[in-house]
Amino acid sequence: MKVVDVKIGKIKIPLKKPFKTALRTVYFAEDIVIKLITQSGFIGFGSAAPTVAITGDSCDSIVSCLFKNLKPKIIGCDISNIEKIMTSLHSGLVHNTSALAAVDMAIYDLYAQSLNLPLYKLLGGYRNLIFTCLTISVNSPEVMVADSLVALEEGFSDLKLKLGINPAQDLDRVKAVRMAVGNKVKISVDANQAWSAKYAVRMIQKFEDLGLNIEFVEQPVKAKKLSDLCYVTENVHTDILADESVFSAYDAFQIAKYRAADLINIKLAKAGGIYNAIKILHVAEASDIECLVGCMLESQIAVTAAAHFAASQKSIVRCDLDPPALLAENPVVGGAYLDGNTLTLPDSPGLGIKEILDFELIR
Ligand SMILES: C[C@H](N)C(=O)N[C@H](CCC(=O)O)C(=O)O
Ligand SMILES: [Mg+2]
Repeated sequence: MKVVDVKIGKIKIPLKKPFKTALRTVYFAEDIVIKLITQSGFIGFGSAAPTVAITGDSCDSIVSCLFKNLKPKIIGCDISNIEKIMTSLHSGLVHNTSALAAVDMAIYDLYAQSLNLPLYKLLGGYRNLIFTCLTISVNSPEVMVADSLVALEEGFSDLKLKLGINPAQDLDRVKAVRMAVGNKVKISVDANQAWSAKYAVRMIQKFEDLGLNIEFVEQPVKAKKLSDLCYVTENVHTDILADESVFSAYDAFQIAKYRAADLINIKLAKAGGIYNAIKILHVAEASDIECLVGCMLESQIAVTAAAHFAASQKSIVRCDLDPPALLAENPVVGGAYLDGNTLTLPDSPGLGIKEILDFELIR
């Protein structure tokens, strides 16, 4: 199976509510979408989210990388040789992980289609569904309580509270949500790098002293400050999850070497796709570090690819793949299907994506 054409386009999807983290506020999801077309008419889908605050990748940089660096390497390549394609894609290119992820998932889509298998079966096949938490945007305690109660009505039992804007309010936010949802609901928090190391330790110790029962605290301190992450992990009982600190297998190795975190959040957009996500997972497994599979605020294409990867692996038992619950519309036909907190993968070959509506072609 050979790739003969690459189409690059854009989709823009409205949200149910603005998505607010300590790093950014977003009013719609915008994705760069690619379609890899083979000589026999198969289509492999991929998408990249411009999350400048995390990956450094903007729409313009993703499009430029796709046209100038990746498209020339994909045209004519033989899909059956994944190792050769990935070696070629990753050589002579650093960063640009979002564009790489889009191409990587489209190639895996075609590879699984060529073998007539759903992707999760090709990658390991452990299960065909996964459970996701729901992210609650950072707002006043009152708004976060209201959003959390809606989430429970929708069938979620695991909430990730975004914190870190006006950190002085963070304790009240967590206390208010815990009071409102009761003790059976799982709560984790994500400060998206907003706290200093000492502030993080004080805050997490308060969570512990008050019995707020927090599953884990995600990326409390700056991504690059590994010593700060170590300080927090060493000085609290609650598990610490590294997100923005881990893009690569090498980053995972550093976390393991210094025991800088208890858990790692693997995102295809940070790793550059499934090929590298598998390597991160293996480093983590060898180091007894559990992984969660997360995502950016992005379309059903990337979420479906991440869900195939997560479902295929026995060791991945936590997921944050909630965009289907955050987007007001879904222009992606097929792919993972969300019901309550459960994402189920289709049994059709590849990613199981049929079509993208409102695909605005970029030339
Ligand atoms: C969308 C997902 N639930 C999430 O919260 N991801 C964020 C980053 C998302 C973004 O800014 O697009 C995270 O885990 O930090
Ligand atoms: Mg995070």
